[in-house]
Order: sequence, then structure tokens, then C-alpha cells
Amino acid sequence: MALVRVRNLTRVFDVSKPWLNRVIERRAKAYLTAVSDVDFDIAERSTYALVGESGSGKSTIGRMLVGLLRPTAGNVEIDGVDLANETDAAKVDLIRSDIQMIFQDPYASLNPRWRVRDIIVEPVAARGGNTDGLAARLLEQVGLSALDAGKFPHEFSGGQRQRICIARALASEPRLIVCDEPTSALDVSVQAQVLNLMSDLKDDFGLTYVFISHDLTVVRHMADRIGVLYLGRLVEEASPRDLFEAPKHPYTQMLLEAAPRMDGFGREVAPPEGEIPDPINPPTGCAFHPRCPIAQDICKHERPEMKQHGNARAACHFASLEP
Ligand SMILES: Nc1ncnc2c1ncn2[C@@H]1O[C@H](COP(=O)(O)OP(=O)(O)OP(=O)(O)O)[C@@H](O)[C@H]1O
Repeated sequence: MALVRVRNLTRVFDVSKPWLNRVIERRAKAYLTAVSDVDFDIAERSTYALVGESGSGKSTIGRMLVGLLRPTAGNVEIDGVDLANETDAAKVDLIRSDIQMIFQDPYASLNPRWRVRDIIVEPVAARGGNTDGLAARLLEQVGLSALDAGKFPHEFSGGQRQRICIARALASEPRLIVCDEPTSALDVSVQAQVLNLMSDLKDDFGLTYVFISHDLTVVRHMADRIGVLYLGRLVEEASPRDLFEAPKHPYTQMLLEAAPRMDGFGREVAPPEGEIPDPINPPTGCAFHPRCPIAQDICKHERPEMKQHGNARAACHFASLEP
């Protein structure tokens, strides 16, 4: 059985501006569908990458997976437990303690007034667990020194701070860690070290990762499956090998064409072509059609269903014509 089962996951935000409504004296409601009808499974001890441009819904899915945000529709099941199940709160609480999240900015996610020891053990202490020697042990597991436990976050570099965040995530012995762009705020030389550490920890602790990134090249060597998101919808899902060798969706192809064009510092030189549409008024039919080089009339009117292509899935009317 899959550890994570996501079905029809949807999140709509109310983005109405009450102040504007007061000025123009009418009540106009505006809604933004950040995530729409997303389905995927994640096998235990595997890494599932979610990729897509800014605003494609990656973080919103991540936040729903850890229970920080409620879905508008659809559901997230972890080990068979539906996170939205209100009739069995004890079961949901227990499964939530199996899930942790690591954020992009290790500066913002550590309390500057707390010593590292207290930061790391906090999730365990909050549940009344045993914290003896825990911080020292975890610091060494993430490549820092037990002597660092008494220091404050400002005494560390960005990469070291992300290691502290990883140690804190590991403290409650999670099964699933959602990593939201965990290395994109770090220098390129440090990125690889943190990614290697995360790979090692995955094996040592038997972890399952959801790895969120806008950068396909980062996830290529980490992921067992890659889900590509466009404007809140999953448009393709495949193994890294299938995705890189035979991408089915024109959007994936566009991302891949942009990916190698990095400068020496890992910055994207040329973003994928065309503007990302307004998510409040998304295009009809296939939302990618205004940017798609192979779009036909049908793409403007009919949203393509997700279809199986060998071991991959893609939502494109013409995906089957691709090699
Ligand atoms: N709390 C919110 N209220 C209103 N709109 C939101 C909220 N959170 C996210 N959004 C919108 O939902 C869409 C998806 O955002 P999300 O942050 O999930 O995308 P993302 O792929 O993670 O992007 P990025 O890489 O920039 O973080 C965006 O259009 C964003 O502006």
C-alpha cells in the first residue's frame, strides 16, 4: 500500500478585496484555484518530487500534506488515515506526528532567541517525550557537532541552519518529510552537500520524502517519481528516467529545455517561454494552450484527462503522438 494517497486534491483561496468592494460599492467575489483535482500515490521509502514554475501550487499541496492547510475538496490519506477525518481525531493526531516539513528559508524557520538544543527537541518536548541526549545525537547525524547544541541560530551559516532544521524534523522520528525547496536559498556548493545528507538520512531512517522544487535538474537524482504541475493541475507524472528521456507533456518539454540553461551559479538564465496566465481567470480547456507549441482547437475548449502512457501519466490531447 502507498504511504501517501492523494485524491482529487483541490484548494481554492478567496482572494476578494473587501476594501475594493467598499470603494466601488459592490460585492465582487474572486476565487483563485491554487490546486485542482490532483491525484498521486507515494510509496513508502521513496521520494516524490513536485515540480513546476512559481505559482503552480507546489507549496499549497505541501501544506495540505502536512495538515497546515485544509483541502477545499478531495483528500490526503497517510497510511490509510484521512487527515480530514474528524470522527477519529486521536488517529489523525498520531499520523500527523509522523509527518514533518522543512522549509526553503532556514533563517526564517528558526527562532533566533532559542538555543539550538531547544529548537531541535521542541517537537518532542511538546508531546512530553524523552529528550535526553537527543539534540547531541541528531546534531551529529546531520553533520554538526554535539557542542553546537548550546549555540544560537545566528552563529551558523545557511547550510548549517538547514541542517539544524533537518535535525528538528528528525527529532519526532517521522515517516514522511515534506521538503519545500530545501536548498534553493543556499549557495550552489552547499546545496549538493545538503542534498547528499538528505539522501543518506533517507536510507538511515527509512524516510519518505516529498521534494518540492522549481528546478527539474535538482530533483533528477533525488526522486523516484516526478509530478509536474501547471497552474494547480498535475500535467505529467513519470520516473526521472522516462521524464528526462521521453517527456510526454509539452510543458515538461519546455521546462526541460529551460533547465540546462543555468549560469555557473545555478541561476536560471532563460525561464520557460511565455507568461504564466492569471490563476484567477485561467484559460479554458487545457490551461497550457496559450503557451503550447502544438496546441490545436480542441485544446482551447476541452480539458485533457490524465491518461496512462506506459509507466507515465500525462494530461495532453496530443501526448500519445510524442515519442
Ligand atoms: N493564502 C493564500 N491566499 C491567496 N492565494 C494564495 C495563497 N497561498 C497561495 N496562493 C496562490 O496560489 C497559487 C499557488 O501558490 P503556491 O505557493 O502553492 O505555488 P508554488 O508552486 O509553491 O510557487 P512558488 O514556487 O512561488 O512558491 C499562487 O497563485 C498563489 O498566489
